[in-house]
Amino acid sequence: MTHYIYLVRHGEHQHAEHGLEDGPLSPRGVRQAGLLADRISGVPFDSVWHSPLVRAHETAKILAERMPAIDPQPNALLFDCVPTGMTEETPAVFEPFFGSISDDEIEAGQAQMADAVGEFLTRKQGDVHELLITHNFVISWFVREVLGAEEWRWMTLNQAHCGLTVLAQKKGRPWSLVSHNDVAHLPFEIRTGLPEAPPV
Ligand SMILES: O=C(O)[C@H](O)COP(=O)(O)O
Repeated sequence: MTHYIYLVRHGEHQHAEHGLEDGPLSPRGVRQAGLLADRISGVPFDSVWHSPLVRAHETAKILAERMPAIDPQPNALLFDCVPTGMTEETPAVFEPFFGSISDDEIEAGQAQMADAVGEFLTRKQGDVHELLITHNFVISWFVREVLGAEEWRWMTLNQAHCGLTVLAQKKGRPWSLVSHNDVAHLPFEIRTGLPEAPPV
């Protein structure tokens, strides 16, 4: 009996490169979502949740068009957020990132991530397959949480658009990281969203 959580970052959205915060998917984002659907269409999902933001909602709709058995629902715990602020342990190299982020945003992000972990990283009975369509930092936080890494470690993790990260918990065992940012379903030219292209 295993509880699986599939974490997916939304597809690339239009004008992402111009710094626009939200919006519909780009043609490349639509393609990423379609290929992701092909990749995961054999999984018997019990529930599918998505961030209410447009880019995540559109990704969910594309998945649902190709996977009629799923019925994605919005969940505010999956909104984009900043999970922590600068702490004494955070390496100084990350300090500039926090320059434009208010204390209120950080407080809200901390509360949201605490609630999200409480909601989703809780053992459910039987074999469970849950799909969460969300944002880069949210996925980073879940992975950090499962690995028990220091709080600031979420900042060292990134996921590509429509990359697939899988967590699992077998009954009586701790959560484990099955795979991280798997992009095997995406041709090289549509692997977007990472700060820099991986060396291989
Ligand atoms: O990584 C980021 O800049 C933020 O978490 C936004 O992530 P998103 O592009 O996945 O929405």
